[in-house]
Amino acid sequence: MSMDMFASKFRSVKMNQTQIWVIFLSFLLIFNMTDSVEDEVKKSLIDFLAKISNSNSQQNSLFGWNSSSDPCMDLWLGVACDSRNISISKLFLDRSNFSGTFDPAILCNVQPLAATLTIISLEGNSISGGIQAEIANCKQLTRLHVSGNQFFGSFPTSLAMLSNLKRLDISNNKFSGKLPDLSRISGLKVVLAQNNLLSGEIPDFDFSNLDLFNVSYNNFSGRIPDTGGWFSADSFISNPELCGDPLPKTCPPLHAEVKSDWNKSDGPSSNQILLYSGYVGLALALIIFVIFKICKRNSKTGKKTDGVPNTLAAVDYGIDKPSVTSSEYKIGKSRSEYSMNSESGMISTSIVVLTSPMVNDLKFEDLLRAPAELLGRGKYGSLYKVMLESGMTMVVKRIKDLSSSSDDFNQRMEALDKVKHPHVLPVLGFYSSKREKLLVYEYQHNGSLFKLLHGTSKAFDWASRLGIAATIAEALAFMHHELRKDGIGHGNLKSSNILVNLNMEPCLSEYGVMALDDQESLSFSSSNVASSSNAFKADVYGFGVILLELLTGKLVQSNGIDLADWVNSVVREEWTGEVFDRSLCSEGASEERMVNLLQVAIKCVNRSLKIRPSMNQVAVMINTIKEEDERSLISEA
Ligand SMILES: Nc1ncnc2c1ncn2[C@@H]1O[C@H](COP(=O)(O)OP(=O)(O)OP(=O)(O)O)[C@@H](O)[C@H]1O
Repeated sequence: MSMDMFASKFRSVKMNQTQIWVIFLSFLLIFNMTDSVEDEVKKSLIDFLAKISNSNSQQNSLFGWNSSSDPCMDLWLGVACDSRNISISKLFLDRSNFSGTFDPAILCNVQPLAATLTIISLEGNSISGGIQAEIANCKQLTRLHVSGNQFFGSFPTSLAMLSNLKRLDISNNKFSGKLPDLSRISGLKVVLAQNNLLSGEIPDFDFSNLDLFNVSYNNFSGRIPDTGGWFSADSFISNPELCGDPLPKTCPPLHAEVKSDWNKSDGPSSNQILLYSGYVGLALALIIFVIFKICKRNSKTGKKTDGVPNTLAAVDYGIDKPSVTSSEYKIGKSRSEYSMNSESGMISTSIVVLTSPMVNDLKFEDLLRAPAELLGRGKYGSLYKVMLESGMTMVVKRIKDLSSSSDDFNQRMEALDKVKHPHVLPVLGFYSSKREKLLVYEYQHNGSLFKLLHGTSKAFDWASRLGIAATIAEALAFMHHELRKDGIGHGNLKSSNILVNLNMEPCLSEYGVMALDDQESLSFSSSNVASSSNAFKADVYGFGVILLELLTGKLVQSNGIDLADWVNSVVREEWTGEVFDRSLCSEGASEERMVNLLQVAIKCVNRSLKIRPSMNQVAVMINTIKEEDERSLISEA
């Protein structure tokens, strides 16, 4: 405010000169203070961006954060303000290729910012370093999301002072040390810490208060606190030293643990010696039994494995650990090359039924002789890319330990062979024995939907996502209709089973390979009775999770239950806009149609089978959204 403006405002008021000057100076002081507070906030945000971007000026300029503009009024990218556009409340800097470090002190030591900041989200970057104790000064934080970065080091115990925290997602980093005891934060709803190097005991959370909890793939040890049955083994697996319910590994009896603590200084008592020698005896007996079993098994497989050559049987045992979430995400780095040569020559061509004219002259021996590369090892088996002498590239899916009989499997393959759809990858041939099944597919060069969403930094725009959703919904609806009387659903629907062909069109792979009773799908259906309609409703659930992946850009764990629960809880809290992938929002995708698609997805992932729509209804709903989207594009043009 200039002196002239100020003077004119008070012209009509009768005041002496000194009074006017006193008031003017006070105003000036207040304005200056406000300005300096704003400047301080702006400066800290700009410094923060520079730090996480490693002072990458090109990257920084994209975000439009500069001292001459206003973070709220000038819409700094990634900054959300309160409803009056006065204070900064949220920072969303997900998936933006940041590779610097995170220094919470820059934000949280600036009081006016710390007092209003409720969300810091930095997911899916390559930010490294640790998280310092100053994070605790951001007392209003309700969400801290740093998953999918390169963070390391231990967590400050001061994290437990964030009493407003609702969601903590530190998954997929390299954090080590103990997880601070957050059990006294009463509003905490989500703790995701999987895929880190965390160790020590799991704090005693009140699990009934938590919506999501996952500490799998860490180095936690000791007994799992009582979860009250709220969380399954998936939340705890792959912590070698962890024991107790819900993991299958039982803990040593409690009294033994207590006794050993009591007697630590006195050395073992005679009772303990007796107890330990019992354990040792038991362990020895177990080891001898296991060695005996392995020898027996090897002597059998050494000659012939149900018609499958040694090499194929042998190589597979050497492949690294399977993934509970998506094998694609974890296995990508550990590909190995090997040959599937048949040494025994025992395989007869008659055991493989090759139905497609594409592979008319192909013998099973050709497949086995060809060099092969492991593409992945999923929940149900391994997948190999096979380069044939003819120049053709095939994919062989090897499924082990199927509970369905060969006859059932053959019948299923026959039924599937009769139904063709341009967006469903056909099985070109198969081999089936009691112990395992092999399926042959054409190799698809452009990867999977999973890769498009999570594996590349390339933009994957709204129109393409909506197009894929509509195409796959139609293909599934067609398959469900055609295979209704056979009751064959897809059975393992997920983004890694949607492949992209040479024309960049999506196609469903592995349709009908898993019978319903082989799936975990039933665990998220409301009934445990396998029926044909359950098979289709399980597919609708799987498709709903894919829609959520398309809309949020987030990774799926535990059959998608986590993603569905998360989306539902955000929508319940009326933060619907916040579920969407940030790249869709910045691209300017229509929020109305994203919300419409979200509503379809939420219907599909309903826990009750009865409420879930049919695939036909889903396809109609998505087509309507797609048509609206296309109409609006035309009218804008
Ligand atoms: N025909 C194909 N052509 C090219 N890539 C494929 C083909 N089929 C599958 N893939 C890709 O190979 C990888 C491994 O596939 P695989 O089926 O073993 O894994 P998965 O789908 O995660 O597990 P599962 O189907 O056993 O639950 C995935 O990235 C998948 O997208």
